[in-house]
Amino acid sequence: MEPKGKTREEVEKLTVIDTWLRKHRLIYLGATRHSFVISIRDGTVDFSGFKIWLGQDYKFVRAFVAFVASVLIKAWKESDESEGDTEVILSGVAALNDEIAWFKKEASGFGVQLSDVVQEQPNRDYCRFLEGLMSPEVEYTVAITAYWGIEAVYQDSFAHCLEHGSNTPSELQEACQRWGNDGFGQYCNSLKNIANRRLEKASDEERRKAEVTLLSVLEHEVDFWNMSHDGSD
Ligand SMILES: Cc1ncc(CO)c(N)n1
Repeated sequence: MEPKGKTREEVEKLTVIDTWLRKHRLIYLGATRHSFVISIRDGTVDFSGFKIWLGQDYKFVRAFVAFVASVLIKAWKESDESEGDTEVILSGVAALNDEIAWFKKEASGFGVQLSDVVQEQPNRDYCRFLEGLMSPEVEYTVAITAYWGIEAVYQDSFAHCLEHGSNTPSELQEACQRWGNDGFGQYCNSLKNIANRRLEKASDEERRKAEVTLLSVLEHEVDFWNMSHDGSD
């Protein structure tokens, strides 16, 4: 029974991020249920689109490593409870080391020459955006929220391709497992908990900045998927 005079939100004590996910649900779904992701899930994906994604994402991840390292520095500089945070972020850096090796192996399997990949404009724009977030002026709360958002989009998208009833081609199963596995889901959840802890005690101004940054992440993710699948078929 819900106590009188309380809204559902007050009873359920929604976290800041969950409130945003409700408020911006369609934008979030635009990034996590993009037509490219749906085409992987239903098995109609064009392999040439997948190869484009592979080459572009390899380039993206190289910039993303620098971004995650910058988040680690921000966590370390905070004198609050962020000691546990640095370990969580460090394990993310370690995972990216494996990820880069995986991209190289996967690219060679698909015949993609990574040294020939030219970064497309939406990818450049996304990396430029990450570079802005690496600035020491950007608060830890804002940066960790962005980090969670970037990982969560991939986790949610690729987990969708592994769900019961999906028809993902066997050649793409490994890619989907990489981000769609439960362990990575738990990792995203620890990032979400850190971000929520910081957001709960942040100023309105800082919280507003984090929300706007998360919306930019979602927009960049849609533009990124669009490079491989513009939805025209
Ligand atoms: C574009 C993009 N977003 C998120 C991730 C998550 O790691 C990635 N590898 N690439």
